[in-house]
Amino acid sequence: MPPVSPPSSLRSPPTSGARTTYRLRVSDVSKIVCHRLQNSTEEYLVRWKIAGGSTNTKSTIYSWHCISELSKCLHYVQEYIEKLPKSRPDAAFVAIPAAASRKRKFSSDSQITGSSSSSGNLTPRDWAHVSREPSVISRKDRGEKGTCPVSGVTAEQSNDPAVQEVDARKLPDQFMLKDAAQAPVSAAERAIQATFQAKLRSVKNTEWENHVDNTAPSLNFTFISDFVLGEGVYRSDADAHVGCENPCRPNMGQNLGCEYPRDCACLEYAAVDKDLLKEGDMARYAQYLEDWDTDGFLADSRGLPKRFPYRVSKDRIVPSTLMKFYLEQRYPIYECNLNCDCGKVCKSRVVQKGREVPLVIFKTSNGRGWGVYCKEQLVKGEFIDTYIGEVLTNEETNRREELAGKDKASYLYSLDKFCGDDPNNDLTKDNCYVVDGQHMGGPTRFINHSCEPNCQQYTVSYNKHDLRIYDLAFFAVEDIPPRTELTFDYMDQDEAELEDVMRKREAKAADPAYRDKQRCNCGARKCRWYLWE
Ligand SMILES: C[S@@+](CC[C@H](N)C(=O)[O-])C[C@H]1O[C@@H](n2cnc3c(N)ncnc32)[C@H](O)[C@@H]1O
Repeated sequence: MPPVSPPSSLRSPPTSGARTTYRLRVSDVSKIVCHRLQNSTEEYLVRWKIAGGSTNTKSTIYSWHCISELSKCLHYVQEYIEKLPKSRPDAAFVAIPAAASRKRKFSSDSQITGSSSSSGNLTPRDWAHVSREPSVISRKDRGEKGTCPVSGVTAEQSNDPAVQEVDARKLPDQFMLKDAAQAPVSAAERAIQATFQAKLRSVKNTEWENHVDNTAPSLNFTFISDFVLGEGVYRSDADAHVGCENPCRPNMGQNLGCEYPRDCACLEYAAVDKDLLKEGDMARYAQYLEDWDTDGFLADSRGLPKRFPYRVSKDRIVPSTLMKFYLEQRYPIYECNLNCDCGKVCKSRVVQKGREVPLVIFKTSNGRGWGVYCKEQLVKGEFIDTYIGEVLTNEETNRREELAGKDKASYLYSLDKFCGDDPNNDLTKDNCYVVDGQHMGGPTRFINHSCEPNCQQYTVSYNKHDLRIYDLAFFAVEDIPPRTELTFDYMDQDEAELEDVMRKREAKAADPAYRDKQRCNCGARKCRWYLWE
């Protein structure tokens, strides 16, 4: 094999000891297809991305890499490990220190271009020329002939005699799979855990722990602090929100701010407090009830007494809690906004101030993946956090759902609270926006379902004119002791009688339509057996 001199645009091969400075670029990696233990080092077989397509061809490039070289693409390693048989010899749990510190939606080719970079990133061509044992695929060490699966530029161009050409479509081969069955993945698991821990550092008041196995939550996930709007999704500017006008002023209502006055412009659709109606309100109230029949939550309640949403202690030592009416009726809550005159201390500003309670993302022990608990006691009606993620159009949501397949976990939450309420607006369950927390979100995207949940989601709006985007806020619906898993009902159903649930379960068991549906493992007495119906 004639030696090939690297083109001048490529860096010269590093001398020994320099390899850890090289890291593969995410954009160059297609997937990890195998792993092995080589000289006591875990190595992972990378399939390089093919320019212009993803089909694996005869001459796709592959190379072996140790974990430090893969530090930018650990999510590929994580995906690979997740698919390994759970009965592997090294799959036993080795205690990892706890980290410091309605459908499937919930309702409401071989020519790889690229040159060496100056940043320590390696391109496929670099690898072919660098051609160092053991990172370049080689079977020479095992004395097997013709099995070196580096292809494309490698076999002819590499000056490493260990490098030979094989048909890349047949990788990983049986020898590799045999080696992989025996090789540990612990170095990768440690690196994945450390990377997730580093990601979590940006999230206030949040930890994670795993006393079940050696996994970490997906690295293919970004923590965000507000909705990220997808293509075709629009939201009105905060500056344009209708604020309260007369008679609001800062520090009104016993120095606690807004009292949900009758005439406030921002409270046009707020819930009416029937108990406070006066004689002179009756004609107006009759009109409101008439409007309610057609407009639902968008019935105009201006001029009528309102139901204030939160109970706030004067000293604010006890947390604000949602009033019984809202807890039970699920009426939309209107919080004051940037343009309201009531000031920062207004007591109708709770959800907008964000989470205050400490959450822990933990691995469940009964196959429900990750869950969430709060380290502290939560009281009934206490705000926990909002559900955030990418806000998508229905078309994009459908596309993602089809791609995911029915067995995949769902992180979709429909913003459908106001569907059908506005006769001038054709907002329906088929065209409302959907929040997808799969790739971006906050800790609440790890909250699991229960048929007897201890939390519920409530609609919180700052802008009465925006029926499409509002906050999905979770509140405790009972007192929740510290370290108790937080759950909500993905189907958002009202509590049913046990006999009724049991009767329906029998019917579902006999119904072939339920055969493919995702089973619920919440363990509640009134479990409905399926996550989505
Ligand atoms: C929003 S995610 C919750 C977080 C998820 N456990 C994780 O590890 O990322 C929803 C997914 O969690 C799983 N899940 C949640 N609650 C469950 C339950 N009660 N029984 C079985 N699986 C559940 C299902 O895979 C579901 O699609």
